[in-house]
Amino acid sequence: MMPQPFSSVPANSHLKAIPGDRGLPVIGYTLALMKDPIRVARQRYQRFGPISWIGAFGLRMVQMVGPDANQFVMLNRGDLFSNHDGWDYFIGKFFHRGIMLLDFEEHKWHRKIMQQAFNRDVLKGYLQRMGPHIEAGIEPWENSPDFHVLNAVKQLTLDLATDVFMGYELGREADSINKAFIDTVRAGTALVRANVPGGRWSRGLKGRKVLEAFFRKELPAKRASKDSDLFSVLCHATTEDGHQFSDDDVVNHMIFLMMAAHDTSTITLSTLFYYLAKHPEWQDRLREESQALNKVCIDYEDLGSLEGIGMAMKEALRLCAPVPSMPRRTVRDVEFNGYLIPKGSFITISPYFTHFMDEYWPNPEKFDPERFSESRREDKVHPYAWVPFGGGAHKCIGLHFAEMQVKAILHQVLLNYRWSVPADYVMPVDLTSLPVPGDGLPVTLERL
Ligand code: HEM
Repeated sequence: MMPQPFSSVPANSHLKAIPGDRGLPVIGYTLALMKDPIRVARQRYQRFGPISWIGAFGLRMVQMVGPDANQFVMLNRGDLFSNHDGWDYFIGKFFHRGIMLLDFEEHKWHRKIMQQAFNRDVLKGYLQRMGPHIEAGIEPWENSPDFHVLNAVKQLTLDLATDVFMGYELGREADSINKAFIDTVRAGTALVRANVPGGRWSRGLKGRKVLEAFFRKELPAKRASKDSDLFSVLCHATTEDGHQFSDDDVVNHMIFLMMAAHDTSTITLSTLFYYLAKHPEWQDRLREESQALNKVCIDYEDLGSLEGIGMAMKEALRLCAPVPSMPRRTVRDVEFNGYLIPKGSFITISPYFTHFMDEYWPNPEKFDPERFSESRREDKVHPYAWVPFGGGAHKCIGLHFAEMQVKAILHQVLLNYRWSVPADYVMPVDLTSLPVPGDGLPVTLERL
């Protein structure tokens, strides 16, 4: 396709127009991006450099690539980029008023309250609750030549989230809530973005209704309680000047948080299962480390001792960033690298692609947790080269929670099971929404 300028540039400007092209009529590069975003991004990076535009998902999107772009957009000095106007297009109908979709002062206000649910002492309490649940959750896993990791882990993280976040088990409602979460998450990248019955978009809208009804039903009891779960904390959190979240705020934040916590941890664990199956020497090494702790449920103080799991987790997050790219929209004209990004432009940055850039990562395709060891610290090459949790004002509020949960689960799984895949197996990654194993990741599971 012939490159075209993204916009006109005033004659007296020193800036250039962003190069790029729309791709196929109507769908642009949507299918190619969903199939292999790395390939598309690499081709465009080689052709156009760190900033270009592309037609996809019904939009003309400016793709900003690499650590410098990540830093510029995530730090967002001068409030140039709106999170709301970026994310709203994809997930606003399903996750509206979630904290990630708020901007600037309002976002800061909500984040300050929400932070109370993620401080060190509260996290310690969450971890204590998790241990026995993990034990009970993985106990029924059977020896099997065809154990599907994705489903098992998804169920486990959802069960944990409902306990830690809401203070009880879902019981009979578990299936409908789980389905509602999946439908809302998948709806964001629907090709047909209209309420066509049976379509992905309409299933997402239905899912949102199910979740709203569920949280609203539980809200009065939580307002009345003084429990320590996240739902209660959000109900009672009060700022110095006496402001509290409204009922709507609590419902919106809960729906967003459950989604944010559930899918991202599931993806990270699935990636770890895959690479540890492909690299049994690492699986053995991590198992020995866990055995050396000599306890089933880890405590907060043990997190630092699980150094190998820590490095493997970082490497898994590099190789499969659970949030592969992040959208924003410019709130005024922006200058980047000598290019003009006009006000109102839709832009994306991509942790997924950044993590495979060979300018920053030696052998980027290789699973090599040692690259995060103190002696190598390859992530230090640039402060925004390793960005699975984002950065700046919207940096993941749950990153310590995620670390805790992944370590706590993997530790127990390592103590109880060994798993493997055939030597020639390559896990297909389904990037239709967030990246998940396309085949559910079948492994041979063996109880120790
Ligand atoms: C491995 C697991 C996780 C990954 C990779 C991850 C990734 C991210 C990323 C990239 C963002 C920034 C999005 C943006 O700037 O547009 C984000 C934001 C967020 N994450 Fe996570 N996340 C993970 C786990 C969690 C967990 C466990 C929770 C909750 C317990 C959580 C809650 C949030 C929230 C509330 C935000 C929005 C923060 C804000 O806008 O101020 N995340 N996450």
